[in-house]
Amino acid sequence: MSNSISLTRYLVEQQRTKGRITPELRLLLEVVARACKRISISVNKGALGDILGSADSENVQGEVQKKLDVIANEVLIEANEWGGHLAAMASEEMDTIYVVPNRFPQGEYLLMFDPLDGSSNIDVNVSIGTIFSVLKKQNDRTDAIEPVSEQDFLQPGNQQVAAGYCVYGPQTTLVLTVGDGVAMFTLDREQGSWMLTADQVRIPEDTKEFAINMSNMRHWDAPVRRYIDECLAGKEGPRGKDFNMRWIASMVADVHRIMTRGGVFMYPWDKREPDKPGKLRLMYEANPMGWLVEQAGGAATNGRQRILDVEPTKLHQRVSVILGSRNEVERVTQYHLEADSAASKA
Ligand SMILES: O=P(O)(O)OC[C@H]1O[C@](O)(COP(=O)(O)O)[C@@H](O)[C@@H]1O
Ligand SMILES: [Mg+2]
Ligand SMILES: [Mg+2]
Repeated sequence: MSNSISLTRYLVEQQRTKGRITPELRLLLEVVARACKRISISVNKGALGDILGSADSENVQGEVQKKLDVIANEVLIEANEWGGHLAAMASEEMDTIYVVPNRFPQGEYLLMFDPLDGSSNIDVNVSIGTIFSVLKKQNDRTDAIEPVSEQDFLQPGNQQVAAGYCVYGPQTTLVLTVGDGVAMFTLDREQGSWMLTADQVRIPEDTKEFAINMSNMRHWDAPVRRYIDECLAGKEGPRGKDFNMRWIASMVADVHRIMTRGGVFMYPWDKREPDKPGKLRLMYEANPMGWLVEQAGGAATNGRQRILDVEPTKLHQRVSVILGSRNEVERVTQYHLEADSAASKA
């Protein structure tokens, strides 16, 4: 793999040679990448910039916003509203959708993002990230002049036309799919460019590493407990091998590790908030990550169903997430299905 392929060249090839993306989508992705570069500059300033600590506000999910949550959201909105080719945007940090004002060029794409993932890690200098997903506004509505609405966003993840994340860690890495496998670009700060550093990324099918917040163990459902108990039993247990555990508390960083060396990541439903299907958000966390993982040969389910096939009903919908190395995800999913079938017979 050549070190001299920039993101621009990669996207031009996806457009012109492979015909995978439209020129508008190419430009949109360049704008998102530019916004990530700006966020990365803010992240790097740390205590030297006014970016640490709380913003003294709450988002629609009732979570306290950090200053960087708000800054990253503004950077993405500002860059993309004039970047064109968008009809509207939606974000973890905004109650409802942001329709691109008429004074800016209009387009047919819908952009969703978690501007800053892993907010609890900002102040402690641990890897954080940005996650994004792009959909196309469906044109089958009878009234073509009807303004874009939240309804337009409620498409399953299998309709995504691009998805990616940027991890702000020891290196700043942009990971992208347009449905042609997964490519990784590392930010070359001296050149100011994103350079292709891995293409056609593959997640190993098997793993000996799991990622879950173990402090929630007492709240889990039986199939998740069963899986983790078996991992913890190690060589002497039914799995016949020892497992390692990692939990960064930034989904972006945990998924990036899995993209790099395999593993399984879980944020399952738990009894703390029984009415919510999980902690993570479907539209701008689970769907983009689910597609990236699938494009790298892994799998992503909510324990019962492929994440990308979940029909959304709400913009900020939550979902239970199990993703990563294919064989492990299939095993956890199987444990859920077995438990459901035993319950239905009881
Ligand atoms: O603190 P917990 O419960 O372990 O949750 C960690 C999870 O929450 C998240 O931080 C949620 O993302 P936000 O920071 O965007 O709210 C995930 O990135 C991470 O996997
Ligand atoms: Mg997040
Ligand atoms: Mg966030």
